[in-house]
Amino acid sequence: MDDASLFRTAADTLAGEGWCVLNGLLTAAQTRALADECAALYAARRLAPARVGATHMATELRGDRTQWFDPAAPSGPQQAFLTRIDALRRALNRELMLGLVESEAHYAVYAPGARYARHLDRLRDDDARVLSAVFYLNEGWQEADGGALRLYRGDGTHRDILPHAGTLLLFLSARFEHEVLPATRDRLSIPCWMRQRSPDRAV
Ligand SMILES: O=C(O)CCC(=O)C(=O)O
Ligand SMILES: [Fe+2]
Repeated sequence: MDDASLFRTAADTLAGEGWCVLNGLLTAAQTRALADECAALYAARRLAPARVGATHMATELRGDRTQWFDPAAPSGPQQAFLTRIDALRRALNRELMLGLVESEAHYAVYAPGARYARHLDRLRDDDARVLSAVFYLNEGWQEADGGALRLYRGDGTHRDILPHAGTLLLFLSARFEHEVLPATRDRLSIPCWMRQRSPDRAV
């Protein structure tokens, strides 16, 4: 599918459902380069325990380790990711008038057994995050490995999305509570947020 149709399909599904899964944002080689870099940083202990709120560390609630992408100095694999996310952001702005001005992204690794309890991605007192986008990096993931992202829908049902390499999950940050279920193997991903201009922040 060419980019225009890929992005239009995503926009249509987002407009209707508020969430969608998009495959084909990056090539398999680009995805593998991100997975290799994330795994190498993790092995070198360069990822730090994630925090909930500004200072509070809460491994019970959230057991991943993360490293933010530096927009001023992205690595080659990160640059490829950010270029494609930016193309998607612009397309969604055109199709849905979302007014998304920037993206922020980090690597995340959940070791076996780690989870992220049910939550909303909107930070308290900050409505800048409009769209959550999670890109997954795990080759050969099986259902028995666990680690699904459980997305809670307004009607009381939920959907489980497995973290297969190359899958991008998109959902409206303010609308969908979600959680990361524990896995039996390391689970690598790039959570990313597309932001609107926020009155409280200089963008
Ligand atoms: O890795 C995932 O599937 C989602 C992570 C998440 O919910 C978050 O970082 O806010
Ligand atoms: Fe989240």
